[in-house]
Amino acid sequence: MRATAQFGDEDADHGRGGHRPEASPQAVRSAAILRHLGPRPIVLTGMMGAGKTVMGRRLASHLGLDFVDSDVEIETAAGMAIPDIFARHGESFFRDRENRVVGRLIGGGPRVVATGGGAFIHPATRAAIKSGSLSVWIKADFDVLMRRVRKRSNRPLLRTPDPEGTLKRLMAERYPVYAEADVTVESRDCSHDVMVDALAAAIARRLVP
Ligand SMILES: Nc1ncnc2c1ncn2[C@@H]1O[C@H](COP(=O)(O)OP(=O)(O)OP(=O)(O)O)[C@@H](O)[C@H]1O
Ligand SMILES: O=C(O)C1=C[C@@H](O)[C@@H](O)[C@H](O)C1
Ligand SMILES: [Mg+2]
Repeated sequence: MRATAQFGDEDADHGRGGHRPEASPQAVRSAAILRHLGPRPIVLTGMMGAGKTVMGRRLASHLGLDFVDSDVEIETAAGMAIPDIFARHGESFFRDRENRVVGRLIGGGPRVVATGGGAFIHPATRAAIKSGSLSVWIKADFDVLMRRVRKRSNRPLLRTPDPEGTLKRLMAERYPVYAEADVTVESRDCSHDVMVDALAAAIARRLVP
């Protein structure tokens, strides 16, 4: 899927007396985002549970772009779930695969890319994201994240005797790095529509003069 919204041909009906329905403000905003994004993808970063996957898919659909998730791409390429990759090969193997996969996804033109929570923390992966995309940090506070990640046990880094302490430590280490993203959007528990609108509005503020 590629965005089709184009609003540069306002004169197309001249001489025919046709009336085009007025584009919604969201559609005008999406078209402006796509114009200013150029060939770059939008890359979502942030902690486990921030909503990169769930909101990324919805943001892509809102903008008329394709969506890809680096965690899913890594799992497909490895033929293994992420906890199994960590268990069998270790975290540095995973980070190396993640670096390659994210590099490939960034080169794929305008789209929305959800990354794993540690991708932007890896220096080489972060450099690739910063140079080749518009990066967006979905930021959430501890209570929100803990409530969300508790629901599933598929995050190997939180399989520790003290997941709350581990999440706090990771947040302390990572938040100054996530803050280097081009755009920051706070995630609270809200409707998905509200969150997509907040993401698109923040991206437009950054991109559209
Ligand atoms: N704004 C929101 N309001 C309410 N629930 C949300 C919101 N954003 C995400 N969630 C919920 O939080 C959970 C985690 O979301 P998601 O899997 O997208 O996180 P993630 O950032 O991709 O995490 P990971 O880095 O582990 O892949 C999901 O159950 C999702 O429905
Ligand atoms: O925050 C992290 O380091 C991770 C987040 C997940 O998306 C996966 O990429 C993996 O579980 C590691
Ligand atoms: Mg995810």
